[in-house]
Amino acid sequence: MPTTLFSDIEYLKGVGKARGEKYRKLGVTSPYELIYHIPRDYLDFRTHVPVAGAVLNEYNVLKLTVFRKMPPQRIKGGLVICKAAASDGTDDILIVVYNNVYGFQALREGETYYMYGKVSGNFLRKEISSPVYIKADEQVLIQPKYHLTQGLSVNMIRANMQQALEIMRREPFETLSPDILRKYDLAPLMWSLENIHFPESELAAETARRRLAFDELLKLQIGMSIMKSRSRRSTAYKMDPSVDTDEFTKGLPFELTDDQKKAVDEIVSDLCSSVPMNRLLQGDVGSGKTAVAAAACYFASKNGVQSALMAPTEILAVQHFKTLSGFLEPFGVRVSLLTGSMTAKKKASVREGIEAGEIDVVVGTHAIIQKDVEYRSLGLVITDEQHRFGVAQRAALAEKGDYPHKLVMSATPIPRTLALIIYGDLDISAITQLPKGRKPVKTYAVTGKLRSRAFGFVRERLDEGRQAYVVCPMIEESESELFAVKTYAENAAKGDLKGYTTALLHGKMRAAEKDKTMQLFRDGEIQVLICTTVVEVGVDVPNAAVMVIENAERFGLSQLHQLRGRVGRGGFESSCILITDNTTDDCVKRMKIMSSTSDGFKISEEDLKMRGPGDFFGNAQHGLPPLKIADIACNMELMNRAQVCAKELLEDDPLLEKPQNRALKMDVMRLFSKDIIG
Ligand SMILES: Nc1ncnc2c1ncn2[C@@H]1O[C@H](COP(=O)(O)OP(=O)(O)OP(=O)(O)O)[C@@H](O)[C@H]1O
Repeated sequence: MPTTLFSDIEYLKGVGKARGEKYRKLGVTSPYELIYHIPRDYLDFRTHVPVAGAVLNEYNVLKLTVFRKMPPQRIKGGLVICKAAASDGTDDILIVVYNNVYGFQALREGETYYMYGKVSGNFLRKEISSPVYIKADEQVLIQPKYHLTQGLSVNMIRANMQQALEIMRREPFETLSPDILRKYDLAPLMWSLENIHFPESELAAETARRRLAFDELLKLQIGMSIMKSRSRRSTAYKMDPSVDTDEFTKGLPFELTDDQKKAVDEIVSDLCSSVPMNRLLQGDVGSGKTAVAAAACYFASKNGVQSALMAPTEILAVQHFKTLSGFLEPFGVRVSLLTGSMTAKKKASVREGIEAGEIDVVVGTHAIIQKDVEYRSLGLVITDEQHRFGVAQRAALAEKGDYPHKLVMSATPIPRTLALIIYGDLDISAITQLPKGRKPVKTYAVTGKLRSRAFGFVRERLDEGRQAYVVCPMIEESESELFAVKTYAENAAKGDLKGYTTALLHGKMRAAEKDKTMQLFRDGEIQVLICTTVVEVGVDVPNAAVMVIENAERFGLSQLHQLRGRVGRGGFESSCILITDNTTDDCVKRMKIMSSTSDGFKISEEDLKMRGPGDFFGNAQHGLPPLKIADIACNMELMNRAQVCAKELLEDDPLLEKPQNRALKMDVMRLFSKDIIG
């Protein structure tokens, strides 16, 4: 049987079992996937330097003539080393190739090559190890760089790539119509795949990448839209629009902002439709998402339907429970907490209440989606910080109701374009205004030298009756870091914060202990909470008006913004002091951004620019296929075009059933799991 694009990669000539395993490590299981193993960058052999001028211990491009090849040497551990002497007239150099006799054999004495590799040695004796090379008379002097794994070299990949492309050339396919190619100024698919791997020129490589990035974004958009329309085909509990939320909103201790009102209206209108709601409630830190969620729960309960709110941590679940019961119980809405750390007896009694329909709103961690929790009439599911949950958890929760309406709250301000990708299957309600009377948190970045002055400032605020957080990074949650945080807290209690009540809060504490500490802080019994990032998301203590962040360089911009959002939640003038001794450009820039703006969206855009979308997009938690080619931070324009194109395509052919869209549909299905789209 001839090898096809979707045969096992092992069947490509010269691959076999062992190399096949190596390919699998790279996520490549078929010739098709090999073709989509896109170069991460290119090597430009035109940038060669003389051997005499090579930078030692760095990668260099050299133009070398091989003048003597030595026989391969076998050393212990089965390793084979091949060596050859070469020169470019400015100096001699030894070429050393490990475990690649085949690649070495291709080198010819007397022949000149461009070679790229790490140069080491000293001015007397230099060597270049396992270089990538091409003949000096090659027409094209740019070559792809691939993600590699041990035992799989660029040259091997290139040889196998030629074969894979050859298979594709037999039956080349194109996923986009000539009209679309023309309209969006895109190169044909086959040409792009050839030129991304074997570019005719720099421009060709760029043109190819643009086409493939467009494809990837387009497929993502299409997959997402199809998922969205599929979820809309199911039916959810249709609530009664005549139920009024005014009584509830008027009973709140504050007036909702216009954005909050708008969000409540949008949610209520979704709930009154039999199409399941799929909405993201996005708002900057402290913008009042919980009140909006409470209004939704109120509306559901007055319709006789249960709601479940799932938080990522116990601390947050407890807090949401307190807030929601404070808001809702005066109206006869029954709210219960269900978390893993509750006693078995308590859990059982809450579960019974849920089953009997005696509980209207359940707040908890993932315990509320465990198999043994049976809802009587679950109609609304709210998740806080969706991207902290695994997809499986979200799916399990959704299965609890027939087709519950879903609301996702996110406090991570994500630039709109990115939100559309990560949450592309959701409608978005955004709260951009902060409640009236909020003052922006004044942020200062200082070095450790000013620590005692900073604490002088903290003491002044404490003396005025305010409370404070001191955040110490604990990235690894390791014993040694824990020790450091504990020691820090002890020293502070004896030193800078002597005479004030302080307490330590970290992720390794038992849930009950954490809860107790948080409660004491909320009640004002503790003046300073020395904590790790357990307070990062959602903690709401309006009297806390100052925060000190130690080793601020260890946090990303968005995380700093989240942390800082724990203060400035009441009407008090609030401050955040970032302490760092790090003077790298990157850190200085981050500190400057933090001190100059309090706009979460701006900050997350900067974050995206500085760190790339990896953090938002790189992990699989949100359950979307990873982007391999398109770089969203730089490809915003392309992203917008892909969005428009996806919309046009689906308007014309909602499920991509027309013959001209078949190849595209197959491609989308390959990117997403078949059951989502199929
Ligand atoms: N319209 C409003 N006017 C005044 N205060 C409000 C208003 N809405 C909410 N608040 C108060 O603002 C604080 C922050 O609200 P909430 O905890 O809901 O914010 P959030 O959006 O969930 O923030 P985070 O993402 O940081 O958790 C709370 O103390 C809440 O009572």
